[in-house]
Amino acid sequence: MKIAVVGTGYVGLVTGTCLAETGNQVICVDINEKKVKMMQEGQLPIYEPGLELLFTRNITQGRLHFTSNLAEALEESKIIFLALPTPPGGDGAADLSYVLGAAKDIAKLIKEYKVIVTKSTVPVGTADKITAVLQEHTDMEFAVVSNPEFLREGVAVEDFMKPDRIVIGTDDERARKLMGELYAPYVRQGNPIIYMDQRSSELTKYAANSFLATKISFMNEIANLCELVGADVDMIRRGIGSDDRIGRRFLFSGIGYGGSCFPKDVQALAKSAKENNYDFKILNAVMDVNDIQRTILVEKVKQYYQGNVKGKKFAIWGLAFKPETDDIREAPALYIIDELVKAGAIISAFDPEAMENVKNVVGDKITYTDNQYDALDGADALLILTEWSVFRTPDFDQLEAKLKAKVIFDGRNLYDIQKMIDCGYYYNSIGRKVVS
Ligand SMILES: NC(=O)C1=CN([C@@H]2O[C@H](COP(=O)(O)OP(=O)(O)OC[C@H]3O[C@@H](n4cnc5c(N)ncnc54)[C@H](O)[C@@H]3O)[C@@H](O)[C@H]2O)C=CC1
Ligand SMILES: O=C(O)[C@H]1O[C@H](OP(=O)(O)OP(=O)(O)OC[C@H]2O[C@@H](n3ccc(=O)[nH]c3=O)[C@H](O)[C@@H]2O)[C@H](O)[C@@H](O)[C@@H]1O
Repeated sequence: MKIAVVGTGYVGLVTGTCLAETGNQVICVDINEKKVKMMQEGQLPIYEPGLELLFTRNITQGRLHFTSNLAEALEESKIIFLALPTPPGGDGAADLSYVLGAAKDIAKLIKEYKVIVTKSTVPVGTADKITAVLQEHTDMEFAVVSNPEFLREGVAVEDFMKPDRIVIGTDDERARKLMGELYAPYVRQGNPIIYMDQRSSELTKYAANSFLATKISFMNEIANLCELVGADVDMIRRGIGSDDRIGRRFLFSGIGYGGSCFPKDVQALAKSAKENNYDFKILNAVMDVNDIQRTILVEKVKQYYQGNVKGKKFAIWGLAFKPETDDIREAPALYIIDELVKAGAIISAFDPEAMENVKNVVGDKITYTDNQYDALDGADALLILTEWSVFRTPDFDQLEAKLKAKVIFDGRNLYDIQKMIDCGYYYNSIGRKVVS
């Protein structure tokens, strides 16, 4: 099938590449000409494990193409995916200007029946808005389909190629059939395509992200309570996660959820509820808890130094919002760095992939090192902010030799408490006993 993908961010690139992988002809279009040129030269603009191999293979085998010319992309494509940003507007609601702007541009160019698919996360009613824009600017037949994307950064290829489910929201029979054919190679036994109406499909995406964020905030509150009552959140996680009705995943307490989606989507759903005169109380609490959790490690640090961190030197391991990505959007590390720098601390940081992105935002307010151990030189303490696997089993001899004091604040609960006791560290993690 011939497919156009509009927008080549995370979602567009993964969608385009993975659809080419199953034999489709895919043309990706982006307004960022520099990025398009880079991709035309075979360079992948993001770090995503496993994507480069597929990206290069599909370009080489002539199934994956890039352009900045929308007309060229639409010419022969039956299905047009919109993988455009939907950032929070000033009031927290999703900003639909990219999606509706592209719909208008598309309407002016189409010359035959097209299926326009929203991959972007969009509020309930957006398919109707896209339909209205298209109707205003074209006489051609079209169908608008909601097909939310559930991939996670870091495992995006696996999530796309072997999805838990594929949600398709449409009441257009022709579009339903085409989408079913397109996704047939990705359907595994028991992991179905779920067809529904557009509105339910749009809301399914927000409900999924908000439910996961709720799980995280809930566990972060349990962790905070654990610290007060002398319980261990890791034990609670194991104790409740073994119940199938609760499930083992997304129960890790830490320094709050970040990334380009949970913060914006929880906010957008709360806003959307409010616009419909519904006060979604749980979501407000989920956001409040996350705001506090993001800087909980700063509070722990300040408490340890009796409120004065001026001139203290901290090593930071991990800047990305989670491991296996260079994405720093809404990363808790940025909030923590900001607070510590404001309080007069000196920071030396290392991340395996996200340093360039952080340099662009934080600049020379902190220093960056070539490896995790150089960041420790003369530091008063180590702060662990992202659970990259290289931080899980460090060389403890080097740690001890380079740190000025054996003090660790671990926002991701990476180390065994007993081991830290044996090594003589002051070790403060999340929802567990503080050892010294
Ligand atoms: N990042 C993620 O892991 C996931 C994101 N989503 C949703 O997918 C949507 C896209 O997210 P990302 O891929 O992260 O976005 P992004 O911000 O990384 O990339 C968007 C791309 O669209 C391009 N663009 C903007 N206007 C354009 C136009 N008129 N024509 C062509 N290209 C244009 C930009 O240059 C950029 O390359 C959002 O709604 C997001 O909520 C959904 C699931 C996962
Ligand atoms: O809509 C989206 O963009 C995507 O948002 C999330 O994916 P992603 O943001 O890539 O990352 P997650 O693995 O979900 O992690 C999000 C945040 O939650 C935190 N988290 C996750 C799990 C957990 O147990 N505890 C926890 O604090 C992570 O550290 C991270 O900051 C969802 O998991 C995807 O299904 C969805 O498609």
